[in-house]
Amino acid sequence: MGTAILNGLLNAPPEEANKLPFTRFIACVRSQNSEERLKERFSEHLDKVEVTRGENISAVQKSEVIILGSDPADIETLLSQQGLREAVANRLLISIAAGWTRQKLEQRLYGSETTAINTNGRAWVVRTLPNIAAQVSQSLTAIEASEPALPIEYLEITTAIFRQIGRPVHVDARLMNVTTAVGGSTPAFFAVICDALIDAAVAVGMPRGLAHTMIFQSMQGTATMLQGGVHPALLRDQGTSPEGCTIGGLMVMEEAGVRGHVGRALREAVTLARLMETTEHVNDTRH
Ligand SMILES: NC(=O)C1=CN([C@@H]2O[C@H](COP(=O)(O)OP(=O)(O)OC[C@H]3O[C@@H](n4cnc5c(N)ncnc54)[C@H](OP(=O)(O)O)[C@@H]3O)[C@@H](O)[C@H]2O)C=CC1
Repeated sequence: MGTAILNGLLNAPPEEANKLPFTRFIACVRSQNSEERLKERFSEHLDKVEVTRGENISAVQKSEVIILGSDPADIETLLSQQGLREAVANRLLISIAAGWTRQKLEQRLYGSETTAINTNGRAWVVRTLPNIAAQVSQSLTAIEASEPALPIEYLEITTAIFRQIGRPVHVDARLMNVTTAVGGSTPAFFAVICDALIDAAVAVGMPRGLAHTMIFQSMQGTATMLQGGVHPALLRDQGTSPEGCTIGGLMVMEEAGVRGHVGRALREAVTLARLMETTEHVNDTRH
């Protein structure tokens, strides 16, 4: 995810430049392997990009904006590093870590949440949730709106960063768990639906490569129409003719309760995202 964000920032169009006042980037990693991989990946930008290992504190000291992008399981150790709390003071700390609320991040750093009167000497922490499509600059990224609100210039910088890898949206803190599933889980859901359609196409004689081309283009075209404002029900109605094959297929979907089951899958993902705040092993069978 860090690589996708850095790549987006390095390739930002000139009209975004004034909203992204960065001249240098430091990519912090833990392993030699990642250090070598990133140096190779960004070899054309080494005048702007420094890749460091074991130097988190000095990297933060040299930075004005920090993106916290390690695995959620590593965040606790990372934030506990000696000197980090002091280094991030009065800086913008953007977290992309799933499952880490702003409150939890601040509790880990300072032992308490920020209130409107005690921001001085602390970092401005903002929680964000990109999704996997960041890899192709098509992320849906939720930027949490919580209290106390970020200073406007920090909100603009955060929004501009995520605009480089897709579409940022501002989401109330109470909807972040819902967003984890609605924005974060849905690419996997769409992938399963595509996979099923491809297998079915192969079963009735379509070569697999051609089935890929057709299903992916069909999905992309559908998304473009829906994003253009066509209501899903209207698109469906326009694609069906009396006694036709599409309405026949849709009848099978209704018989199988596809809508109800897809909806339930999304609601289950939201339930689990909510449970994760307090419970381990959320996918164990519940009674
Ligand atoms: N992948 C996704 O689709 C999404 C990811 N996210 C969130 O983004 C974050 C990153 O995910 P992802 O990019 O997939 O994970 P990766 O494991 O690919 O990247 C994590 C990076 O953090 C580095 N790192 C870990 N600990 C340290 C440390 N102590 N000091 C310096 N660097 C460290 C790792 O370095 P090294 O490689 O050397 O170990 C690695 O480069 C997670 O919190 C995840 O929840 C959110 C939404 C979607």
